[in-house]
Amino acid sequence: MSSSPILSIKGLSYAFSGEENAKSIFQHISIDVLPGEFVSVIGASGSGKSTLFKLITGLLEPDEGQIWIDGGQSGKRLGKVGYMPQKDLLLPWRTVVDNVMLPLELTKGSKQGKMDEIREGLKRFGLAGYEKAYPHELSGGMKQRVAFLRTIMIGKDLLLLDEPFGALDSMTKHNMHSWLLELWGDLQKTVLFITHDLEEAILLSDRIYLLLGEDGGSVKEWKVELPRPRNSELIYQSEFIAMRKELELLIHNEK
Ligand SMILES: Nc1ncnc2c1ncn2[C@@H]1O[C@H](COP(=O)(O)OP(=O)(O)OP(=O)(O)O)[C@@H](O)[C@H]1O
Repeated sequence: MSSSPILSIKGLSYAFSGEENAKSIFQHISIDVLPGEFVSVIGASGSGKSTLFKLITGLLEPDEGQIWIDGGQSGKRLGKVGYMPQKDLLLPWRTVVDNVMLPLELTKGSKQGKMDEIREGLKRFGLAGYEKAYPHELSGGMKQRVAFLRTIMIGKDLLLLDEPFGALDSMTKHNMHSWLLELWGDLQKTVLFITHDLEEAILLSDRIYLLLGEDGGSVKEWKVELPRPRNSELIYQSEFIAMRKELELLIHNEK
């Protein structure tokens, strides 16, 4: 793993300007993500998780501080990351293949070459045979896998995933965790992952950033000392349960 970060946030401050007074979301926070890492961002509702993603993608500009992606200039971030929103946002009138193809339609290269790549991706994502299906014919987990594949096909090394499994029932979510943990080693991507789910954050991540919105807009970093490869059964082990408790205490500022 190279030691120079793919994402580097230094001294970031941001406030939404209100009619009467500004609402401070971040005050001088710093976050680094190394190539190939899986890093989660957790925090209470309103702590600024989505705002952080908007700042990283370049939809918002920091009031203070810098954000570098892949060492590029802080002011030039638009189009540099793959972003997957919370809702799958698949177009209902397009088939699975055509939904995945969507971002590739604007890029150069042969259509056949892209189709081969998509077919290969669908196989890896357990979606072979569903090429011509429409979103309403898929389960929630399958829709999220199509949306994830589409995000990956954009070809960016850094992926921002905004609660991709948040709307799934617990059994489907468990299956998605198994699937993602299995796939993870081969993906060779860097992921920044928003979640409310502490178990999910520990299971999937190398490190976790806690956003402490109500506590002056600061962040705390927490390392997940669990070896890989991991599997979703880990959550039943005493070491995992102890970690979860430690993280909860940290969130509630009792540690
Ligand atoms: N455009 C805006 N103008 C003013 N305030 C905003 C705007 N967008 C978000 N906020 C406020 O900023 C704070 C952080 O919002 P944000 O959506 O980033 O939180 P979040 O952690 O993603 O929440 P959730 O988990 O509920 O999605 C909230 O208090 C929200 O009301």
